[in-house]
Amino acid sequence: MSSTKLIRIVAAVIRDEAGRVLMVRKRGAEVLQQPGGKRDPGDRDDLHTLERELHEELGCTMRREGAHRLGCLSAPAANEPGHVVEAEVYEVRVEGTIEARAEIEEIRWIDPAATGDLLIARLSREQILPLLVI
Ligand SMILES: Nc1nc2c([nH]c(=O)n2[C@@H]2O[C@H](COP(=O)(O)OP(=O)(O)OP(=O)(O)O)[C@@H](O)[C@H]2O)c(=O)[nH]1
Repeated sequence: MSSTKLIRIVAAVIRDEAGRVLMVRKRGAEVLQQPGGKRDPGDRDDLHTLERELHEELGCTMRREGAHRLGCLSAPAANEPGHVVEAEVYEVRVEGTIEARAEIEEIRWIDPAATGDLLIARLSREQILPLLVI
């Protein structure tokens, strides 16, 4: 029996006109990751989870129309040693001002093709960002 614990989340890829990707850093964490989070029992579906999380974390409104599922991706979890994160990942568009809220300490737009020595969670660095590089 495996002792690995699974964290299931829904995560968002939000891009600007230049193709840069919005990353967040949570309070107390060193690495950048995608906005999003765990499902709540009251969520109607995964897009509802994302809509709720994006509003909580960034103060913006997610548009359901045009949401594009990138897949179910997993990697060792960023902030919980011994855990694996499994994410349903959607590229979505948002409206309104984006600002760091709740447990988000920093937001940053990054070029997925030029991450340099940025500290980025493995799910994003190894699974999500490579999908966005042409
Ligand atoms: N949201 C998010 N979580 C990630 C990513 N990559 C990654 O390893 N994780 C891991 O998954 C965990 C998800 O927890 P979370 O704190 O974002 O979710 P949440 O807001 O619903 O949590 P809470 O209600 O327990 O506070 C993170 O602590 C982190 O260890 C990512 O790209 N986005």
